Amino acid sequence: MALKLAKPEPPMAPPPEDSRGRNPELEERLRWFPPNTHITIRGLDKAFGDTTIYEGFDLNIPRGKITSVFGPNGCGKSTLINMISGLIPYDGGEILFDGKSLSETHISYVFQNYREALFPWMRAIDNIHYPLKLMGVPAAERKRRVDALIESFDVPIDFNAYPYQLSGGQMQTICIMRALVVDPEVLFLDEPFSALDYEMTLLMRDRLQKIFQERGTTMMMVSHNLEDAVWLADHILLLTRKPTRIADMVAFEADRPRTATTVSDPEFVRVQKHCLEIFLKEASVR
Ligand SMILES: Nc1ncnc2c1ncn2[C@@H]1O[C@H](COP(=O)(O)OP(=O)(O)OP(=O)(O)O)[C@@H](O)[C@H]1O
Repeated sequence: MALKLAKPEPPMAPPPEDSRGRNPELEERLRWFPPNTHITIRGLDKAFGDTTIYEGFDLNIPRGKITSVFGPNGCGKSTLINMISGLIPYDGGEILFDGKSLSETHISYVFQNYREALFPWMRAIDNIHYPLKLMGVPAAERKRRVDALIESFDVPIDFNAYPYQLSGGQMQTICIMRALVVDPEVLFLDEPFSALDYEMTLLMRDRLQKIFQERGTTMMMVSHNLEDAVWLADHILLLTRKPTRIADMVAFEADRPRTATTVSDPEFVRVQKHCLEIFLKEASVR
């Protein structure tokens, strides 16, 4: 399909919302993608049985940025990243990575359920080596890459331990390292911190940011926690209730590295408040 790069002139003063609650101006803006777009989603349809989750859904995911996905319970956050990453099929529409298909793109995924994601019979270090082995990377190069990643992460973990000997946070760290060792073009993360305590969450957020700053990997992260969603993100994708549309795409442009105290910066507080207001319009709680 020929993709259009230029954004057309916006229509003359469109109404902010039509009678179906849609926002044509926002939809028009999102339909055309700027030059730094990495993933383009056009006309995506997805239903489970009689329940429509996505219908004609369009989205641009920017390159070399972290996009957090936030929205009401059950709106389709995981479904969205699972469709983009090819874990589940979609009914209609198109998803392209730089104009290429998923099979031509190098992606990685961090699952929420880290306990089932690691091979229990392999030591932590062998779990990290595993995808490189699958790719046929020679042993010396594998060691170089894994050692570099371990040095960069700088976490107090016994990499010779088996998964059952590690804490939940340590296991999730191994999952994230295993996803990163292949140096993916795009990293998907489905609630990567949901089972971690606050201290471990701060550590993992920081390490992900460090790797992001070193490599500029495009990341798309589903989060249930607005603080995490904003703290890590360059953009927060806010979704509506089903059938799911984009409620807003909010930029958070604070300098990196962000620190534990970033959450009290006025800009962080402003963006988080704005996201919360939009979320509350869609959520069943007020
Ligand atoms: N395999 C499936 N079969 C039937 N319905 C499904 C399936 N997977 C998801 N759903 C439904 O689709 C909707 C979206 O699910 P999804 O898990 O993507 O939402 P979510 O926003 O990630 O949810 P949560 O906030 O609970 O994590 C939900 O109503 C869910 O029950």
